[in-house]
Amino acid sequence: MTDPRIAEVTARIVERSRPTRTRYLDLIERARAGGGERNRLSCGNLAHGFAASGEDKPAIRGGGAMNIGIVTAYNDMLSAHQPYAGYPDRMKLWAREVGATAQVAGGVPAMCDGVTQGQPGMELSLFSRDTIALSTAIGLSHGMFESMALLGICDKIVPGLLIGALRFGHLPAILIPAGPMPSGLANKEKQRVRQLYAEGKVGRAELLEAEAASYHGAGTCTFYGTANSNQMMMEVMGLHMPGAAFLNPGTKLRQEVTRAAVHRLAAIGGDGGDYRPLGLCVDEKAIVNACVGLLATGGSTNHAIHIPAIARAAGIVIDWEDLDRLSGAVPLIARVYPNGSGDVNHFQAAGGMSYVMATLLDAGLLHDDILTVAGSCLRDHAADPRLDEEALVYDPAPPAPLDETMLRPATNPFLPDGGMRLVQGNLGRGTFKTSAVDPSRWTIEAPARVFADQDEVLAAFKAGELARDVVVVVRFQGPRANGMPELHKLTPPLGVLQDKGYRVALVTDGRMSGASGKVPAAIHVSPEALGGGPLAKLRDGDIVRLCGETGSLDVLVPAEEWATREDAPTPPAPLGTGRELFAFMRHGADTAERGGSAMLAAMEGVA
Ligand SMILES: O=C(O)[C@H](O)[C@@H](O)[C@H](O)[C@H](O)COP(=O)(O)O
Ligand code: SF4
Repeated sequence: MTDPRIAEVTARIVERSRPTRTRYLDLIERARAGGGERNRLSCGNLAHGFAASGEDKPAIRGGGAMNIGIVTAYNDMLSAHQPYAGYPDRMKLWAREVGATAQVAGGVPAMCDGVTQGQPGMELSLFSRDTIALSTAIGLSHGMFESMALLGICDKIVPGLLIGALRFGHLPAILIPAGPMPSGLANKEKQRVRQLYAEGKVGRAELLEAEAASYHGAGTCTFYGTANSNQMMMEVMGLHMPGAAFLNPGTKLRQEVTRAAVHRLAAIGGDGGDYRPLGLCVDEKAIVNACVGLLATGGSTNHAIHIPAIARAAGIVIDWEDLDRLSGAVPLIARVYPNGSGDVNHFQAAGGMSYVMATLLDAGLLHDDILTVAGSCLRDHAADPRLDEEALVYDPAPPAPLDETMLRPATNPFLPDGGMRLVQGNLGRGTFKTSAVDPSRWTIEAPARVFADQDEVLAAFKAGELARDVVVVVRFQGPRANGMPELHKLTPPLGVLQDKGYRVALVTDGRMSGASGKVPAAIHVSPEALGGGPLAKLRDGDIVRLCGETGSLDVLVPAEEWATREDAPTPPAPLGTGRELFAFMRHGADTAERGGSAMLAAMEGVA
């Protein structure tokens, strides 16, 4: 039985989305008609498509076999995506095992936010999501496929792949992850060394040693950031083979789960006996499940931006009010770094996603009746894969968490409500990830110190100018200003100030990393400063009040004075590191609450 509060939000979304969802379902029905796109290709089109397909050529040419389109985000920059290097060749073998074929439809770019964190490249990060969606569409536009294998894990890549693939929602799809790297230096120890470095107490050599011990091999970084939040979301949306999220790369079990995904794609493909188009899998209930999973596990704040964008690609409209109402109904049941000490490997060992899904389903907090890629309902996905000799078998979810410091039942949570709050007031609307902040720090009222750039904050910190109770405001960081970068480099210095006993908070129209935590922050503040959002009127010394309890974000300046305030001058447009190429995306971007996307904004009214 679905919790009435969950059902109420779902009904609200269904009602609001009716016109756009209807148009979307018509689109995928039309694309499905006529037996799919490959039938519409000319002989010349087809010949180009199978010319280099080697031993698969007869099957592809004959048209009798399901052809799986692989969209891969492989590159060596992301430790999480490096394992994909050999996937396509193995997937072709596994497709043949079930009388199907597979071809790489196309590659998509993938940015490692860890490599670009604090660098100019981070200003391309949010827009790389839409670039990935566009690249996914380019690969799939060849029309040679009856299903889609989407290879991507990290921050903007899963959202981008899904947005692009949803525009081909008449095709079934399975997200195929590669898994987290084994645990290295504990994330809290990594953070401790960073703070020592920020205070000048250790040098670069010690810092690099700690970083290299933390990020030490192939696989996803082990903190619960946006990448691992993606994995959680794909599980609660039923878009993975069950339990695929957190199996380490390079293991026989990982291989067999991937092999099963390829076999499954042949079964649920356009010509299979069990047709499950992506556009029907991603419905309002699946989107609500993604929100619930995010809140229950204390996932990345970036999904307050990506889930609305993914939803829009399927004709579904959600807003931060929906997320806030769900947050009031969904307990926090997982504490994974930065919301706790353990990492995703420890989380997996404590019961992982099978336990999370089982306890949330038991509490009526997840919709069980969704179309998933592998089961008859979501509960069929609350299971753990295991090898029985060579065979892949599934065990039921554990009846209780195996480590209650990391994982709790929904009936005895860490916090009664979810880890993410909507904060709003005369400074706009923003996101506050309370799950990563000690409750004693959920309310702060202090003088503002206003910056237009995170490096200025670091310089002021080094000069000792922030050693007091302070609300650090970093503005002109919104999508239209500079692409809405993550300002995660501010976590160590603000953490140092907080550890010294000062009351500290960050307010920004920018983003933070999913790995950010500890310091109270109101992020994604909309409307952004560029173009006249209230942040543009703030001055040093203004008293700013942020409260996670009441969900408020205000400046305490008399209304009559506030009315006389001029906007601060707009910083120069970004230039260099290719940022000028993305000016069109900045100019057309809509609000963070709607996904921060010029691409989706331009679809408005058309799709
Ligand atoms: O949203 C996220 O999860 C982050 O973007 C993450 O992908 C990014 O790589 C962090 O910056 C890594 O953390 P460190 O920068 O602390 O290594
Ligand atoms: S989790 Fe972040 S830092 Fe790690 S590989 Fe993915 S994008 Fe890069």
